[in-house]
Amino acid sequence: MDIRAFPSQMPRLSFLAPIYNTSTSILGVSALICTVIAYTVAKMFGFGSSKNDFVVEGKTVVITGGSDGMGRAVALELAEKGANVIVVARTISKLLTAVDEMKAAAGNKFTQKFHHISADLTDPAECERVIAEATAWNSGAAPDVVWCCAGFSRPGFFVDVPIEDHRKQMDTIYWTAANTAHATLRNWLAPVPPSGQMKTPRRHLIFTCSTLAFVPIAGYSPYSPAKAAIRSLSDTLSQEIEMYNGAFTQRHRTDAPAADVKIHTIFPMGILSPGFDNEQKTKPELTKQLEEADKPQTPKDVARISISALERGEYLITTMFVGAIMKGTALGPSPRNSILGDTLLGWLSNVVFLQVIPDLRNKAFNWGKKNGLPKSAPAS
Ligand SMILES: NC(=O)C1=CN([C@@H]2O[C@H](COP(=O)(O)OP(=O)(O)OC[C@H]3O[C@@H](n4cnc5c(N)ncnc54)[C@H](OP(=O)(O)O)[C@@H]3O)[C@@H](O)[C@H]2O)C=CC1
Ligand SMILES: CCCCCCCCCCCCCCCC(=O)[C@@H](N)CO
Repeated sequence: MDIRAFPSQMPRLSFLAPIYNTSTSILGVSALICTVIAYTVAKMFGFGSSKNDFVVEGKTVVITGGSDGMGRAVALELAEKGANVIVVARTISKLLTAVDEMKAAAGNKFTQKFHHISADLTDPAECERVIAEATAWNSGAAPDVVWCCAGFSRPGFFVDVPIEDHRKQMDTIYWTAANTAHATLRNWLAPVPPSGQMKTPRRHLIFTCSTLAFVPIAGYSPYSPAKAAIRSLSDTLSQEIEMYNGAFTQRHRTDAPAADVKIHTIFPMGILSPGFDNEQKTKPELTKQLEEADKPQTPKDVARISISALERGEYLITTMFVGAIMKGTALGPSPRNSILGDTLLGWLSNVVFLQVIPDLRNKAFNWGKKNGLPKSAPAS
């Protein structure tokens, strides 16, 4: 079509007026939003990927916090997929129930085996014992997958929570994960001479974080910093592990680890677990209001969505769209799952958060204006 004829045709194209009246920036943002939504949904349902990066059939998996909530749901899903599973937590009665449930869920009842180890993972020596016992139980072979799910949240306002309880949350959240990772990686990365190398499949170390590592919510100061520390540990390890994976490629010539290793971290939103019921009891009303956008998921859904993302080979994993937006605004220098998807997500999130950041602060301000100091406020 001759482009000069176009203006004269405009009246006849008047049905397009609403589109022409829309500014290019609105059109651009809409196109971006549509692309990101389509991309995220497609990825969530597994389109565009064929190879499974997380095969667990016949493998041995250690799950900390495997007796309840998300950890238990992960244990059951992996048992169904054919893994041998060791659940670790403190309370033996709950561990025994989880083992019984895994036996019932097992994909192949004759070949799979299940075990439990009771340990308080805030103690690094206990984590060393867990990995040693798991290896002995697995006929001397180190576990193939270690998934850290242990932990719970005790919300409260910073000044109301005694300082020793802040430290305890760091122990329960950060140190259970860091101790487990330390014991695991010391085992996995031990040098093996070329003569001792066998065909060992890739190993996976998985942390369970929270989208609160990305976005602050008032009332979570005992918890969010510990989760943010896990995210930082995960990012640092994902880089450091490349040195060992590089050395592994030379295993026929020189000492190297027995297998290459991949690090992953899951960032759930709320999970309808016993831990969640517990935290609701002490959670400030303001915190509940600020996290209204969160629609908690069942442990089973969180487990399934996380496992699918691991199968696609993702690194930082969110379990629903709002979680992905929260990640997008805070992605910073973390490794991407996909250059295009994560870049578009980052742009979209940063536009969305221009409004979210002042909104959260205004809600907190208006809460104080209306209700005054919280009843739990300490006397000076
Ligand atoms: N619930 C939620 O809304 C969210 C939770 N998360 C995170 O997901 C993970 C699972 O949470 P959730 O499903 O609520 O879990 P639950 O609180 O329901 O269960 C926690 C598990 O961790 C174990 N555990 C706790 N402390 C220790 C310890 N010191 N040593 C060993 N085991 C321990 C518990 O067993 P025992 O007490 O017998 O030791 C239990 O098996 C946690 O890391 C949590 O921070 C992330 C986002 C949201
Ligand atoms: C369109 C995008 C808008 C984004 C708005 C941001 C809203 C914040 C939602 C906070 C969600 C917190 C979930 C994690 C909970 C958790 O880890 C605890 N329950 C601990 O157990």
